[in-house]
Amino acid sequence: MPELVFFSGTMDCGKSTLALQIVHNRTARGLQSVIFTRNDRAGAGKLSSRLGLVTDAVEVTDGMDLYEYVVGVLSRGGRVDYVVLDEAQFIAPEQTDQLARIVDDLDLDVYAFGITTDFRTRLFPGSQRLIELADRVETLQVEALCWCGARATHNARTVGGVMVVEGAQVVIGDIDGIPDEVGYEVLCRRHHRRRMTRASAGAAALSADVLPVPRA
Ligand SMILES: Nc1ncnc2c1ncn2[C@@H]1O[C@H](COP(=O)(O)OP(=O)(O)O)[C@@H](O)[C@H]1O
Ligand SMILES: Cc1cn([C@H]2C[C@H](O)[C@@H](COP(=O)(O)O)O2)c(=O)[nH]c1=O
Repeated sequence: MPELVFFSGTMDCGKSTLALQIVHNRTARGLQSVIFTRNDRAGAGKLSSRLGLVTDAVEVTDGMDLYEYVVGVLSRGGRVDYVVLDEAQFIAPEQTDQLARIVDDLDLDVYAFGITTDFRTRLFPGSQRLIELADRVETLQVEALCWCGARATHNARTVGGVMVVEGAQVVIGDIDGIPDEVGYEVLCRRHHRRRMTRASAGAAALSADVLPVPRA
């Protein structure tokens, strides 16, 4: 049975790499795909991984009907064996419904890759709809780690190295970003709640009064 699968994880856990590996393995067996993406850091119409691999993709735009797009390819005589979507958090909920329709009405597997929550720990609308509709939600095996060594479960946004909890939901950026600009860091929940990034934890360790030690 064809499936809608949502591969999710924090930033930098290898989602795009896995997407490219799935495409590579299936291409080697003669299978053809439609690859969608939206707002990849490498630019419009690209699916890129931090390991340096990149492939061309169809950029999803506002209002685009993903089901109609695939039907269009097929009706022009094109072949589509499965569908891949990266940066799935950025598509609209109704576009997620269109992915489910691709599975159910066109009998194609759809593999979607994305982060579930934003820098405020709130679900992206597209990811929420994927969790609601997917046949399977898979958490990636390669865990990104917080600076403390615990499994990273949340994405923090930094501006000038300082963690922020207000701002637009969508700001394209990378981990280990340029100082003074918007960047991201993956953290465990404990340190996300305490707003402790690697930089601020280092500063706290240097402070004389980190713990409220009672005076004798
Ligand atoms: N220099 C490197 N050597 C080995 N692995 C790397 C290197 N740089 C990045 N990676 C791997 O790539 C992962 C990020 O891959 P990517 O597909 O870009 O992540 P995502 O799409 O989840 O943000 C890292 O978690 C790490 O496992
Ligand atoms: C947490 C968070 C992330 N983003 C952006 C930043 C990146 O451009 C992508 C995630 O890409 P990755 O391949 O998973 O590393 O999402 C955002 O816009 N808003 C956020 O809150």
